[in-house]
Amino acid sequence: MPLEVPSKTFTREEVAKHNTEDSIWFVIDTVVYDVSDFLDAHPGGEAVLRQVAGTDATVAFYNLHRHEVLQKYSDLAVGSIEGEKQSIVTPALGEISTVPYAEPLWLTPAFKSPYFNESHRRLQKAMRAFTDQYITPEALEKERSGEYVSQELIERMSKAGVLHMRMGPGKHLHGVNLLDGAVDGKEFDYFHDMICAQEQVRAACRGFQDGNMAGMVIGLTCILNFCKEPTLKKKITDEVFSGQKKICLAITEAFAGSDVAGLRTTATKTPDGKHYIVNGTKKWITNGVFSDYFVTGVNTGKGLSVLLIERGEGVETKPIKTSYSPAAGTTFITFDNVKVPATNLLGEENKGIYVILSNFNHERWTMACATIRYMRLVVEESLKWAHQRLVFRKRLIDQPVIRQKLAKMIALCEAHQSWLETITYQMCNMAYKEQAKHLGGPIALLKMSATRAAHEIADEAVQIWGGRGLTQTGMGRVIENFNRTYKFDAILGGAEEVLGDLGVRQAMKFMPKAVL
Ligand code: HEM
Repeated sequence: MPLEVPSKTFTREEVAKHNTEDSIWFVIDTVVYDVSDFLDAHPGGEAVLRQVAGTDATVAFYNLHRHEVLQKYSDLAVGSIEGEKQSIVTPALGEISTVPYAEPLWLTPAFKSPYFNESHRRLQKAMRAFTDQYITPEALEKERSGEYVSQELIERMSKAGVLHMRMGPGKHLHGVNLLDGAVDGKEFDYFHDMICAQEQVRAACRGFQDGNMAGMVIGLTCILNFCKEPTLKKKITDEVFSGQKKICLAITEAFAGSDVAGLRTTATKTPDGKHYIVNGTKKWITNGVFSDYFVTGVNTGKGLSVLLIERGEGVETKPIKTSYSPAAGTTFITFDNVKVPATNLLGEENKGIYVILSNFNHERWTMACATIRYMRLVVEESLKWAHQRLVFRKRLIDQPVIRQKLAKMIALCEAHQSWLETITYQMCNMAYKEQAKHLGGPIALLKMSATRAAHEIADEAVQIWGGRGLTQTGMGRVIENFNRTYKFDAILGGAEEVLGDLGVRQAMKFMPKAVL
């Protein structure tokens, strides 16, 4: 889609006359800009604009700015050059990118896939349009300001069924209108789930991505699968799906990260057996600061248990500053003599490890979906930049060393997406018990390998982008954000080392006894 500009036309000779003290015009991709009143406001200063007054500044502009800048400042355009047409396209909201490798192969024209049907394609389209229109603008704003997700966006996601879809396939989707009927809740499978996760990542704001109800994605599952009180279950799911209340998963402690068996938060039954008294702390809890409910891992003497704790007397939360945006709502929680009804126990007492473990596969798989999609965004940005950026009188892409870096980045990205799709297909075709037995290891290895690949991609991308890859605003924003935050996926939901070990230990269980 071309940029929308006033219908007036000018000749290049007319533009050339506007290189005076008071009148500065230039041309970018056949569009004429009058920046006379913008000189003071230009973040790159006045002098550089004066230097190109009256000329065609297309190359100079794209060497330094993202195309979106022109959309944002479209009121500076006064018309276009007579008889000429814009050649740079502005992708419309929800459109597929035409940059090679910018989309997974299944979305790339000419490529075929055995996994995706029409409902997947409809959902992808609807989810991209929703993300571009509603999620990305807020993500960009909140990532910068560090504020939490707005109630308005939460309610919009609730009405569109986006909150429901993020919990994965299940009965909670039956009868819910999902993005204006893009998919029937009964048809919704793990490929639909993957599409939702991957499309939302395109906002490229890692802190906000977690701040945008990630606590619900990992916390509400425990309520859906393990809450034994039907009224309580209905109350919580209704409140959370409607966006009135927020929930998070509170497992990790300063004392124990991936080693969940070492948790020190205690829950002691009152003599009448009607309540638990909870004491302890939780650290790095995503969304905790603004949550109303905490699905909490506690030590009940003979083992781990999981309790639903409501915010109230004795529960305190405070934000933790990390290297990604405060928008994530990363939290330190203290529980001091918190009285919790015994009916809030999720699963069996002292067998909470099953509740926690059963959650992990979906959480880790979702994280792999996200990391792999973010890697692709970095590939897209880097391919665009390498074609745009001129150094030593050549485009970056004309340097073999840059092409080598891109080759490595593309290969890592494609390999991980293919592996992800293979595992997703197994998830669609295995019963829950089979998944637990056969997929825990492969999902752990996939997440471990994806974040190792992210490490390589972040490293190569920053080298391609130079200083811009280290700058939070402007051209390299996505690269800077990725390089600063990919480690979150390498640690959260199980550190790479723990997951690698788990993957191999699972394989050991299936090793034939005979010496081979
Ligand atoms: C309609 C025309 C233009 C607009 C609306 C505009 C706007 C901006 C904005 C918003 C930035 C901040 C960085 C970013 O967000 O990308 C910027 C930076 C800059 N601009 Fe422009 N600009 C225009 C034309 C130009 C031209 C023609 C030149 C040079 C010939 C130029 C040179 C610069 C420089 C040197 C910077 C600083 C870049 C950096 O920090 O890496 N600008 N401009």
